[in-house]
Amino acid sequence: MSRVVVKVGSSSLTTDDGHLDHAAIGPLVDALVEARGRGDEVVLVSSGAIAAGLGPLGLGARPRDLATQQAAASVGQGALLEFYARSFAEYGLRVGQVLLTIDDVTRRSHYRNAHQTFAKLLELGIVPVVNENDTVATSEIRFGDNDRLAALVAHLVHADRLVLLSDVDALYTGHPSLPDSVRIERVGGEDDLVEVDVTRVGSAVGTGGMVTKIEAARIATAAGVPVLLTNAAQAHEALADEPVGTRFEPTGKRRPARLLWLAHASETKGSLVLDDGAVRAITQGKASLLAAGVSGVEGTFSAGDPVDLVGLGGTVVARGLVNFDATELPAMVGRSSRDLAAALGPEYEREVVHRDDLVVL
Ligand SMILES: Nc1ncnc2c1ncn2[C@@H]1O[C@H](COP(=O)(O)OP(=O)(O)O)[C@@H](O)[C@H]1O
Ligand SMILES: N[C@@H](CCC(=O)OP(=O)(O)O)C(=O)O
Repeated sequence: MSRVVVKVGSSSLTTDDGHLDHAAIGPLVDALVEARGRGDEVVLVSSGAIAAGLGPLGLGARPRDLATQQAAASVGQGALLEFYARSFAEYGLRVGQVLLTIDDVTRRSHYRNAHQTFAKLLELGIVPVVNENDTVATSEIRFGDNDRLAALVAHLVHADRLVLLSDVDALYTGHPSLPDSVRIERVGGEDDLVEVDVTRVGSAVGTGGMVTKIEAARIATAAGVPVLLTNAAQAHEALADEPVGTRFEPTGKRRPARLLWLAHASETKGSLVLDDGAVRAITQGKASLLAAGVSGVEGTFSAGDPVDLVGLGGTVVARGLVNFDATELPAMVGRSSRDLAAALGPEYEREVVHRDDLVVL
């Protein structure tokens, strides 16, 4: 038995006129049901909420403004879930909707909660259907693409593998429409990606093209999870582990999901400038960051937010989840923990960034 996270993109689920493509989703559901029949546990990360909301709202193309995207997602997500629920019910299976925001994998308490939710759903034999919580997520906190969300979910649920289903059958050396692009069967590490061009845009309804799939594959493989990329039409073969698509081999070992996110987070909320001793302590000594080693604070952030840890020369050396608000830190910088506890109270004795909430880059 293995646990597999399957991510399917908007382009594989919706028609050009902004409705659900029932003919395409049926075979996907069949493949997932077959996998369940073999004893596998499956988690489905499904895009398509925004794309599926376009038709019902009378919108021709994907809207540019966030509010309309959120409205489309609100309408489309309902339709998507209804269709999945009905399709799986034909096989006697139930689905459970899980809508996530970035906080759910970065904040420790949320992460634990999300982990427990997935564990219980799987224990109960339910098929979790996951998407970003598009209707409430604002532009700063959006995952922005479901490929990376799927990689983080794969880690969160301790998946044995991640399958990315798109509208293209594999990764190619260049855009698949170009005549000299060659299909790639296996990616063993970064070296195999040096010559690969993924800069050309993808489908009209998808968001990230191949760039975000490569990034997702990096996140998952760095956490020890192998990734298979192929098209949704080959879902059956992909789930049966037949040799289709592109296989990305694991390159690293597991680490906590919030650290994975931090390492690959695109948006930090500010930065802390560290003196040379603090840089050494963090990069070589595996220490926590104390106020004594901080010499400057930039940005507007709250306790729990991701921040860059920057050396005096301006190089970002690490990222961490900060334990204090930006407004609290200026009074603390350069002071010893004991001094801070005596002057400001025992709660100020804490590390500014705990070692467990920090990744060296
Ligand atoms: N090197 C490449 N290999 C394969 N596909 C590529 C490459 N570069 C760009 N693409 C494009 O990426 C698209 C898939 O991304 P996207 O449209 O976002 O799909 P999804 O909706 O499944 O997330 C493909 O249809 C293809 O046009
Ligand atoms: N959460 C969004 C999808 C975002 C996304 O990554 O889309 P895609 O590139 O098609 O996988 C939605 O459901 O419309």
